[in-house]
Amino acid sequence: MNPDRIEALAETLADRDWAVLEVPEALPLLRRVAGEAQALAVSGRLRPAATGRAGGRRFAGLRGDSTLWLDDPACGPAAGELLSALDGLRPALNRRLLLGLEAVEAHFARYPPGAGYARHVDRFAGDDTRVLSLVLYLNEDWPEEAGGQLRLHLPAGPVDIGPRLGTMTVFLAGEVEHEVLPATRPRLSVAAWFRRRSLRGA
Ligand SMILES: O=C(O)CCC(=O)C(=O)O
Ligand SMILES: [Fe+2]
Repeated sequence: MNPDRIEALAETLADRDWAVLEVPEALPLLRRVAGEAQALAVSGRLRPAATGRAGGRRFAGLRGDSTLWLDDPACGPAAGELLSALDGLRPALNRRLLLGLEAVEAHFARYPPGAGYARHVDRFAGDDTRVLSLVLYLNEDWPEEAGGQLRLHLPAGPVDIGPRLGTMTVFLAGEVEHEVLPATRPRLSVAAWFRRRSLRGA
């Protein structure tokens, strides 16, 4: 992402809890990442996602995606490059927004047709370390009627974001309720979370 873009992102987040931007400069990397994601999906490396961490509990029906962390050894070089690029955003975000972000984690997600993710926030009970959520979409040529929008539930009303390659959405993990609407075709993305050290003193 170029420096102007990072600056624009920080400026938007200084004003409000969410931002949507186009990142055309990242398209070559994102296309390689999309290729790797597709290969991982075909070879069955993505696993049905669980929500929450406590006790490994699963909430069947809340979400229908399958995921794989980008630092998994099965991932390719583009995944590693993307993870480094995301980590490279931390200093600028910390400088501009004083967020104290110490790490980033990211996973591939694939929603099969008909699957979504019910309304939620990205900070789980017992885990206060997720500060910023960032989603990058990996779907080339995504028509609006295919569905699959990310719906942000904002005080002023809902905002829908199509999961198109080159679109990036960032929001405050603990504040912004959101959901993934079902799509008529497979929907690929990378979801990332910038974390700070737990304030619970664990
Ligand atoms: O893919 C998206 O648009 C959002 C995914 C999401 O909300 C999550 O993984 O927590
Ligand atoms: Fe989420």
